[in-house]
Amino acid sequence: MITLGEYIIKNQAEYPSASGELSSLLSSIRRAAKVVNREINRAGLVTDIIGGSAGSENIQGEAQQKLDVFANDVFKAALEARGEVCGIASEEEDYFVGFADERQSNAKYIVLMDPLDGSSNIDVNVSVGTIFSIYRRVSQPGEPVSMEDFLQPGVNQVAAGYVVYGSSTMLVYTTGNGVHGFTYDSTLGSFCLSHENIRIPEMGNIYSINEGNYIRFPEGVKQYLKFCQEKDDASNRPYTSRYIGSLVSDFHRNMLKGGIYIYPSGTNSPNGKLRLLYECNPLAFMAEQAGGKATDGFRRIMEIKPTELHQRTPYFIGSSKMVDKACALMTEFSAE
Ligand SMILES: O=P(O)(O)OC[C@H]1O[C@](O)(COP(=O)(O)O)[C@@H](O)[C@@H]1O
Ligand SMILES: [Mg+2]
Ligand SMILES: [Mg+2]
Repeated sequence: MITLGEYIIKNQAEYPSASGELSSLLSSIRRAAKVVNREINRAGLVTDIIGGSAGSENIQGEAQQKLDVFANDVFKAALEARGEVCGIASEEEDYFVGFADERQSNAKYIVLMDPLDGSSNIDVNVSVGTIFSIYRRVSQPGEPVSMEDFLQPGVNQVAAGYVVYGSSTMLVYTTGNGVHGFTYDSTLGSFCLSHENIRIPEMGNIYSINEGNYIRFPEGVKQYLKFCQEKDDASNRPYTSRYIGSLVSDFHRNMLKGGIYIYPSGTNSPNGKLRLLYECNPLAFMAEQAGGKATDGFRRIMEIKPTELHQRTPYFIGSSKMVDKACALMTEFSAE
């Protein structure tokens, strides 16, 4: 059994020019994930850090859960502690945070994160996650971190990943060399390699979408749902509907089994709900590394040039042939 720490070091050896900073950064995330995992396993109890609302709102006007704030603090502290990261941006921080200490200000990486994904599921014992995205800074070491460092297109990512806190806890990541999953073994206190080189099946029979918003969906999405629900034995339809309401968990299942997750625009939300920089780009990088696709219905997500830290985008991600079909219908019915 190889642990995540060992795997990171083994892979670093394959890059003689590697400085070890990215490996050390991934180790910081691994450690923070263990701390957050411990508290999530106690979700349902009410303490200072878990159980219910934190009584505050983030810049997007969403009520923050105590665990949103706790996870944000734990990951931020872990990333600031070591010296590879010069700044972070987070769903729970209004603005980006530049680390001022001299060691950090010379560091070469920035991290964007969704510390706790699926917040509405925390207190009802349904799986939730953490999502992270890593870039090299564009400002010079020693210079103050700027918005430019964070508003990079997804194609510039050097690594991305998520932690899913479910029936088991897994950390899944890519550094552009395939997607690898590690399951947390609490008896060892380590993440152990369980899913090396994950590949998304080109075709699946699962679709994930909140059909409660149906009347506000674009016509292309309505047509795709009709396609998913029509009977056709030859193409294994009707598909099955599965929606957990935690993006990480819905994506993880679809990545392993094949499927498509859609959070479209709506008549009341022209850009949908999900955030480009710390939800959509990191999972898009992983989907593509695993042979899948991610678009906004028309464009490749990772080619979108960001303009705002918390900007939203419609989202279609998963099995390549399913995303192609959905996007074909979006184009066909977009003129309607
Ligand atoms: O309740 P809705 O509108 O279906 O939205 C669910 C989606 O919103 C999210 O909860 C947004 O993420 P956060 O919980 O990090 O804000 C996704 O995880 C999930 O897929
Ligand atoms: Mg989220
Ligand atoms: Mg969140």
